[in-house]
Amino acid sequence: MTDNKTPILPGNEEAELKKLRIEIDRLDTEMVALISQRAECAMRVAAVKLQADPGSAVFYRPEREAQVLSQVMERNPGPLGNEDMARLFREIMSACLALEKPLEVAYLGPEGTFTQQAAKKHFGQWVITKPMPAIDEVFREVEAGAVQYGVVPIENSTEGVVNHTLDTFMSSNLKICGEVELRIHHHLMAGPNTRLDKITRVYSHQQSLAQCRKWLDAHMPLAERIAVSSNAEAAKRVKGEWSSAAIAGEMASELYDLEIIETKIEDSPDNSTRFLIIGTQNVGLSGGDKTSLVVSMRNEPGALYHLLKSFNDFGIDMTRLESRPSLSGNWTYVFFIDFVGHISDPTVIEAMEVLKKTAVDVKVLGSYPKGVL
Ligand SMILES: O=C(O)C(=O)C[C@]1(C(=O)O)C=C[C@@H](O)C=C1
Repeated sequence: MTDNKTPILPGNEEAELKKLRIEIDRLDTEMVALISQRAECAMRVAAVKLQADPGSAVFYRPEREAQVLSQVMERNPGPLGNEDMARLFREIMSACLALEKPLEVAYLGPEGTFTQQAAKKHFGQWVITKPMPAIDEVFREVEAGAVQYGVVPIENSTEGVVNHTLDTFMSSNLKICGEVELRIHHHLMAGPNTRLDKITRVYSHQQSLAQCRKWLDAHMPLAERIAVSSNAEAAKRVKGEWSSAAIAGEMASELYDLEIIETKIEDSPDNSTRFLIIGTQNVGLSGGDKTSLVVSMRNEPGALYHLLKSFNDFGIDMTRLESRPSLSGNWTYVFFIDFVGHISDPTVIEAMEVLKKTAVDVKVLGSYPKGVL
């Protein structure tokens, strides 16, 4: 082995590479054996779960996955970055879970959307993804038991909250089982041989067109901007139109065989979207959890003050407060609240008791691990 201070003479390069590759082969052999042992362990875990609950064993455990990924990041000595290392383990766990039981997940489609990308980021490449045409259909698919989980967008850093998702929670009994955040990078893509100066039309979702407005003004001021139902739909349309381009994510370019002409054309470099994982499961404590609630208050002075006070008095960190019309009419509102902690934490139990005395209704949407990746 050479340290990085020893210069390698040109003639020695071959010999040095050979030695290093022997070392890499040795390490790979060890890793293959270790990963196989890990997969066998996961199969034994599945047998234990099945024995305990033969009819309805739950194989996917979000709290355990969050712990595994957090530990990997804590123990990572480098030189690989924490997130890179965690992503490798994300895929190992995904393959292990597929051995236990293949997981099926519905998402807001069509194929190639950022929601599909979020599903793969959260569950890994082994998950089977099923596109649905609308947010409420993702909910329905999970409620009907056709898939175990669903993935829906909840908020974007520049566009704000996805009201449709919030509203659907009011009439659903599904639980939030997890969250995942995705950096949104928009790329300009077109069919092979399409030049930027020949493009007369740009298709994309209306939000993406808005998020790339400055770039489009500067580089393609004359191209017509056409809003369609999703970025993936935009990519699909462009396939047969030689003077058109689409703004979409990388997955869409791969799926529809388009070439990326310009990468990362979004105006705000921190543009990201948060997605929720919905299911029927109550998720256990991971140690780094969040809880989401919907609270209906009486329409009277001081209602919001009492709501906030119940959290403040117990030192609970509220991370989001959103008000929405209650859908029952009469100008009444409900509050969507996120806070740090798990519904089984003793302090949270006490705070909920106090809150229930002033609120008309408190509905727990779920406690779940904070997004690790
Ligand atoms: O610990 C478990 O319950 C497992 O099933 C093992 C394992 C893993 O590979 O680490 C796999 C799937 C679960 O979602 C969580 C963790």
